[in-house]
Amino acid sequence: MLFPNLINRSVSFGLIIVGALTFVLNLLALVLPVYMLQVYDRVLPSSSLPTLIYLTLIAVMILGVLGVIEGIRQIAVQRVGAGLEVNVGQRLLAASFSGRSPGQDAASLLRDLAQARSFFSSPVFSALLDAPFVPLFLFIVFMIHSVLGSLVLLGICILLIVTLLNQWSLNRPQRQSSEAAAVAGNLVMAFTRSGEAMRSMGMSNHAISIWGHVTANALNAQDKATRSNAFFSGFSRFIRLVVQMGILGLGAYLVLKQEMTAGMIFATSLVAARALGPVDNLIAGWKGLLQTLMSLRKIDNALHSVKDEAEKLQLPVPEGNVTFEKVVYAPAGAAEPTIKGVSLPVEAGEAICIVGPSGAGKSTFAKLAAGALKPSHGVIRLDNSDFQNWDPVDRGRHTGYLPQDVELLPGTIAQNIARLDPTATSEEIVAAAQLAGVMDLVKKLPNGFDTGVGPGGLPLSGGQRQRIALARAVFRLPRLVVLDEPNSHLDSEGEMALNHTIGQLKKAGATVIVVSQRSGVLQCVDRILFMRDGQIAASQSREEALARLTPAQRAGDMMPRAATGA
Ligand SMILES: Nc1ncnc2c1ncn2[C@@H]1O[C@H](COP(=O)(O)OP(=O)(O)OP(=O)(O)O)[C@@H](O)[C@H]1O
Repeated sequence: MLFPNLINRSVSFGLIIVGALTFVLNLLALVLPVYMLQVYDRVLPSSSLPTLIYLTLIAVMILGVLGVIEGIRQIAVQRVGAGLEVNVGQRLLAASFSGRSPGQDAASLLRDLAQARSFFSSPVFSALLDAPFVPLFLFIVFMIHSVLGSLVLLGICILLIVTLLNQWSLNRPQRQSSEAAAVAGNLVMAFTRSGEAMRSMGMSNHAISIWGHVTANALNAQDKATRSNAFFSGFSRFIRLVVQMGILGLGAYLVLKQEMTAGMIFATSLVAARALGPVDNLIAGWKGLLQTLMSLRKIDNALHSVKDEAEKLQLPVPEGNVTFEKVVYAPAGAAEPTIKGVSLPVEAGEAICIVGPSGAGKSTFAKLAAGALKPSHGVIRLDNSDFQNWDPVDRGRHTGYLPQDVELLPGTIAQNIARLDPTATSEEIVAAAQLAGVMDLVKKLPNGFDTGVGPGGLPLSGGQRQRIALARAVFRLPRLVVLDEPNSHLDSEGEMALNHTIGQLKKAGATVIVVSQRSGVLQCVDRILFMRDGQIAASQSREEALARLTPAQRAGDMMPRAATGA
């Protein structure tokens, strides 16, 4: 099936209704040619006024029904589009959060979805719906006269060749334009994030000119596509009009030869218009159609990944043993892996600290341990089950993760600590805040737990955000807690609170994996692993590592010597 991950049961049902209405509409559209035939070939020769009145009344009634059905079809199409946008939009967000649609950020996929939905109400979509009825109208023209049928068939063949040429000429500029537009979108996001740094260092003009250059490239390619589409669309309209005129001329000739009646000329002209119209409209909207198909393909691929995840079993609450087995991770498009065959058991209730130089792969290791990234090769197990066999929501309940760059979500402090779960109780939220040692911090905020944070909320300092995110990581006491540089923004009070939290987590039997360069955290872990170039280069007990620290290292950042034994 085309786009199997997009079309769910309710969309299929909606499309079937739309298809059925289109069928009825196309049949009712025959009323005009039949009316013409009757008026010219029956009413005029017989000069019967009552027949004309009856025929007109019946035709008007049928046209009224046609108008109503057309309206119902439009509403049905809108509903299918809206249903698709909401349903697929939610699944797209799920795909994006699952991290299984690399290179596709949710915002750009949602933009694609909105564009695809607007396509549903375009004339091109109506033309697509009408296209299957083209053979029916062609058959009717053939039934009226084979010469006229052949003319219409020739017209359709020429239009189809024009369609293929149009597609061929659009492919390249369309692809270039969408690639350049994606680059421009990413630039805007990156520049917006770095707005303060750019302002302070006077980089704005350069950034604006880079964006302008990329956007101009996108628009140039778009312009090329539009010009080519306009040319072929004009040519197809010309062919259509020539065929319609040809029908009138050829029809007149056939009437003179007494092979047809005058009514048949007009009836044929109307039926031929229904046969040629959809093809013509499709060519005019071909660019939009291709764009929509590209968007739908992207969305369908992104949804494919969530489908896999939806069928996972719920597993019992884990003890918290984490095992890396020959884990390799290569970011999409990277020349070499950032994690190169790491094998490591971490027992339930154990706390380990990962240290190593910048770029060694520590954060990547932490993301893999937290289930935020999926290994390219090898297996990571929680107890005995491969991470991939866990239902992601279920595994998330047993996992706490504090990322290196903390962003709080739009909402209150309480909502952030409770991981946006509306069923979280105040007791659970307060317990997490106490465990993370942030009660005092929260009390000092203008509205305590109800203070709005995240984009548009109260701007918190880096250290405050990090501590609130620690409370979120330990919410409901997960079995596995992964902390990536949790003390990078903390003062000594914050560091003491962090060490207390790690101690409490260990006491509760949780497994703790900490990435840190600061020696303060060593006091409360069992093992220190030194990571270099994507591999575990050395492992030491806490006592060994502490014994090797110089007084200066004890006071601040650890040097590699502490852990490597160099
Ligand atoms: N998405 C990505 N695409 C390509 N390379 C990546 C990606 N993410 C990370 N890397 C590369 O992987 C390597 C390890 O990065 P990682 O962030 O894990 O290092 P780190 O040890 O945590 O460094 P730091 O201490 O500076 O945070 C780096 O060389 C980085 O450039």
